[in-house]
Amino acid sequence: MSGKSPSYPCTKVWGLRTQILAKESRSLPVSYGHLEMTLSGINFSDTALEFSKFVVKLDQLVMRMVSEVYGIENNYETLLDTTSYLLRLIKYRVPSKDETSLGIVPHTDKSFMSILHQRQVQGLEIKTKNGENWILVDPSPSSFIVMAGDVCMAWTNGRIEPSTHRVIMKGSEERYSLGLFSFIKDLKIQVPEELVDDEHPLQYKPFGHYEYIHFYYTEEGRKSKCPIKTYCGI
Ligand SMILES: O=C(O)CCC(=O)C(=O)O
Ligand SMILES: [Fe+2]
Repeated sequence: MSGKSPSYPCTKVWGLRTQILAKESRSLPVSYGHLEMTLSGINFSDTALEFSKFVVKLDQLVMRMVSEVYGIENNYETLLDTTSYLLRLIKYRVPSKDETSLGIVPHTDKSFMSILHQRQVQGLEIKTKNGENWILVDPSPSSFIVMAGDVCMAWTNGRIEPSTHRVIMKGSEERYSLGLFSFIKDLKIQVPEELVDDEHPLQYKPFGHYEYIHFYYTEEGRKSKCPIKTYCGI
């Protein structure tokens, strides 16, 4: 998958899908099925796959810690059986003088979880919880940004909120970033019963992740301030 997005004129995106094999993932920390693409004839897969494997381990480590804190490890293991990952490589070119410096509009991710990596060129900004300021992320070769997507918020009954973020291209250097996004396939995601009580009434109906993404691309989904709430909120 490769191409330019009309909404983000100065970006070019490549995607690489990797698949966790459900049965093996029980005995191995991470396992993969086949890769689905080559990049413009170049076999891009080895390095990208090695990178993905590493980041998938990080994703699962973080999610196991999070689910342990909430006492929902078994529920997470069930989701893991049907998790697939998308590695996205994004190139942001330097905008020309008559273009805006916006690289990606403010958004929350439609994934379950996202892990972002950028070595040295700034641009990613994260909105503060009060919604009044943007924090500029200082990139480093040894750090990763782990962010919840909309689907994680629904799964945790609103406990873990996705952060609104954007990319602004300043300066004269082009920027490459890598994002690994997790998606839950072929399973209705339900709030674990451990996360529902009198103080925390059920906020989301069971829903399918891919159906949610489909909804997001409808007119109603695009117009909604919080599409996940519009789609399956109670
Ligand atoms: O390039 C970045 O740092 C952020 C990318 C991003 O937010 C996305 O792909 O959803
Ligand atoms: Fe994002």
